[in-house]
Amino acid sequence: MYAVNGAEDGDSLFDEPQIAMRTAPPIPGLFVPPIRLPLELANDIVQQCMNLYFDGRDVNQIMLFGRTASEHNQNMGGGLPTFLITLLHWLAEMLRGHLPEKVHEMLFPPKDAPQRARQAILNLYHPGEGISPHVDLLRRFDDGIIGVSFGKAGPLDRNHWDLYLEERSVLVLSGDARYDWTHGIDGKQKDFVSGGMDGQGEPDWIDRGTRLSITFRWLLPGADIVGGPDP
Ligand SMILES: O=C(O)CCC(=O)C(=O)O
Ligand SMILES: [Fe+2]
Repeated sequence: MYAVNGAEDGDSLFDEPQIAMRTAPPIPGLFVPPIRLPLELANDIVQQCMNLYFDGRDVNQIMLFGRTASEHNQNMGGGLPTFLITLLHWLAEMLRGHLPEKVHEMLFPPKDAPQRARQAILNLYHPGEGISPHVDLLRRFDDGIIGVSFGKAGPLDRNHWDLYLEERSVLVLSGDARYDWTHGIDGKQKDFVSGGMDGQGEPDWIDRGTRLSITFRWLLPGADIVGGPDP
């Protein structure tokens, strides 16, 4: 996945492939905590998404909506399918301690917070597919975005940072990372990724597989009408 902050996004002088990092670049408000969805939970979510929305259909994006109050209520994300509510609860729990309290609270509001509309987008990418650099719609979505990667990942690259999105990893965009940087995924068949899980050692080429991502966003008031004009 990648992010560009105003600067020219030119090719390298020497035509060397950009190396995607395995750790988050120093962009304020971008968090890529060292947590991974448990394999069983991830497999279950992927299977349900494929069965319910993608298999046998020529579709690569699904939007779902839920009403969300607090992680402390049973109905967090009410209206979303159960497996996404389970995922939200897991995220609320696991992200605590990896995010500043304020950011965690923005994503998972306290008990007495007013209800809000939460959108989940499921994106399916086949090898070679990506998403052009963009800022998530300013008039539709509020601050605080969570992305979960299922399957081998494309790099997120920004000013130009390249971040390799590991399988079952979680990413949070807030503040500068949400508003001042674009992000995207190059449509490639394989990624050149810094070596080893710790990023030490020689970089390696890693083939893309099919990747599902699930992103959660807050809809701004009045933005729950899909198909309206974009900003
Ligand atoms: O698939 C992803 O991880 C990112 C998708 C994205 O940037 C978007 O839907 O706005
Ligand atoms: Fe996006």
